Amino acid sequence: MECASNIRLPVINLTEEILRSGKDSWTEARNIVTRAFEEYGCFIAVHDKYPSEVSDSLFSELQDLFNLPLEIKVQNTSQTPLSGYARPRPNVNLYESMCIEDATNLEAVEKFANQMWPSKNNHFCELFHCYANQVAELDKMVSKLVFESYGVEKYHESHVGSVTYNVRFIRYRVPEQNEMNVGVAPHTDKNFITILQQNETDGLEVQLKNGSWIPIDFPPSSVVIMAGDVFSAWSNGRVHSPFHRVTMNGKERHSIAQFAYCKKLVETPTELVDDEHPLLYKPLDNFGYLRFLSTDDNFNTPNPLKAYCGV
Ligand SMILES: O=C(O)CCC(=O)C(=O)O
Ligand SMILES: [Fe+2]
Repeated sequence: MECASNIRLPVINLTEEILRSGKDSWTEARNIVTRAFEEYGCFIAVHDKYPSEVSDSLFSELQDLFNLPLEIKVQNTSQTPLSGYARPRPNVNLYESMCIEDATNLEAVEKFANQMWPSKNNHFCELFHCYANQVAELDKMVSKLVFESYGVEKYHESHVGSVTYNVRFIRYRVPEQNEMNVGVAPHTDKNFITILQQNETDGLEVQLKNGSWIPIDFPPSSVVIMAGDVFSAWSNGRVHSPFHRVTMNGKERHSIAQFAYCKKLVETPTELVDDEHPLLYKPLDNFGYLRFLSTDDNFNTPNPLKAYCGV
């Protein structure tokens, strides 16, 4: 379907300065963030978790990372589905990615970096460990805003304790003349919240509830914050987990996606269930859901979340 050009995603200011400027500004952020998740499943966030020069350094490191020989990159392996090195393959031949699991943990970042650069790369370790932790802070703040907005903040601490962050680095090469411009095909994310950062190249698009697609144009100084299927299930279907895709427009694109996954069983708070909102999903195991999706049949089923844990 064509892009609906006149609608743009909300841009929300989540800087400390705004959020700390008074109770009203926090309450307002709570409302607009929750409304954006319900209507679009995502929004663009302006933040001050790291200065914009950090983005330049991140993407310059990624250039070096992706330029490493294939035999080095394939050493990024994992037992977890959707983790580890993903090489270009039929239908996703512009896409290449690598992943650090548990990236807020310095040892995990060092393990990854030591595989890529056996002669050590301290700058990479410091930069990405710090980045992952700053983005984690943003993620926790955003989930807190939503938990409070739904009046279920008493579950937030336990949620935060359950989250683990995977950081995925992605490179999309420019399509050749005879190739399709699909960077990533339409999909929903299979986690709680995803926070995305890109170099100066747009290409991400999101599907609105009416079926039309809109581009998400955002500078490296802001991020896209997106709900995944697990967040939607937790909220008893209030939060929308949007289909999104990447369409290439002639320039190499790099992005960094930080996925918040839940280690503990995710249960819909009883406060979010009533006669008007009957329970939609049984308690769900996020990594169990990933394993469920690792067969083609389950992955391609029209509503995998419902198939996995629908009531
Ligand atoms: O590269 C992007 O902007 C989006 C990547 C994405 O949707 C994903 O990795 O799930
Ligand atoms: Fe995605």
